[in-house]
Amino acid sequence: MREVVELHRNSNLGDFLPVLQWVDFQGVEKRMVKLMKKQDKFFQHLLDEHRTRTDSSIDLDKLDASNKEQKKQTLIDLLLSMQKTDADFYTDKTIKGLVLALLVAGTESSATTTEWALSLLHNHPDAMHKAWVEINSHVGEDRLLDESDLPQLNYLQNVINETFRLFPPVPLLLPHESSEDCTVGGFHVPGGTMLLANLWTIHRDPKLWTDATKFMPERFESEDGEGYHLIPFGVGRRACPEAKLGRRVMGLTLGALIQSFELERIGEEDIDMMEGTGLCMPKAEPLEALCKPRRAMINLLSCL
Ligand code: HEM
Repeated sequence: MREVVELHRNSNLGDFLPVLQWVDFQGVEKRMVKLMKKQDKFFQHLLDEHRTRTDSSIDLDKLDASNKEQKKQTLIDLLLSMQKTDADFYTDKTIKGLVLALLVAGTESSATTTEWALSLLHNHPDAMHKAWVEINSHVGEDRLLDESDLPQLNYLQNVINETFRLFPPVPLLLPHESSEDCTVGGFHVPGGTMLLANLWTIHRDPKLWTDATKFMPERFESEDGEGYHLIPFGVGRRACPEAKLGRRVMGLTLGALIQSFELERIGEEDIDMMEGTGLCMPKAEPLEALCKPRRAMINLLSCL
């Protein structure tokens, strides 16, 4: 993932000046091909490992519920079992492609947003405290929060929404293309045009948001408020298919970190909130902070 992110950090000038593609001016294509081969080897190994582990003599469909639970099926297990009945469709190539898409789209987006959220909270200690008080009163200190707690943790959800608003991990969405002539916002768009939606600007538009650049999780408290304009996962047919998973991962990770650790800035200075370049909009400077287990959580954390 680090190499994938690294490769996306710089623009490929050949995308803008096609003449440069003849000579692969920056060597981007060569590096992509090399990385693709490395990834393919890794995913093939993963598939083969699952194949051996699953053991062809065990038909997953015939296992009863408790055995299935014990066997802990992964997505790859499931796709490999479908390969047995529809080998033409569920080829190794297709399965590797699916796993790659989920890894690339699903890990960096949530990890980056968690880092932005923590940075915002470090610069707003009152909000950090409010989120901890909420978790503490709903979950307590005898157990780690889990998925079933998330619907009760409204303030935590508001913090996550406000982070998505100010620092959407996919700020231009993915490139879309008009399949035929159409009109968007009063502009004529010929068929075949690449359309990039500037989500970052929409999320900071003063016409849509009060104090648009200010961190105010409270703005999401009222259901009929400004929240309507929040679209970190895109909209329509090609919107993120795993928005719910993304939100759950964010809630669990951020919530568990706030619940378990006292988090503080290293010095008096605010955390630098400059955006850098990369696959999902990263921080220009990675977050560095002090992190101390909360006294009441030490026993629980040491049992993990
Ligand atoms: C913080 C969490 C996440 C955010 C903010 C996010 C955001 C997005 C956005 C903005 C798009 C493009 C939508 C468009 O262009 O209209 C997208 C596409 C996609 N996302 Fe996510 N995503 C997140 C997590 C995930 C996770 C966890 C997965 C899967 C495990 C995932 C899988 C995908 C896939 C496969 C696409 C491409 C869909 C398509 O082209 O039809 N995302 N995501």
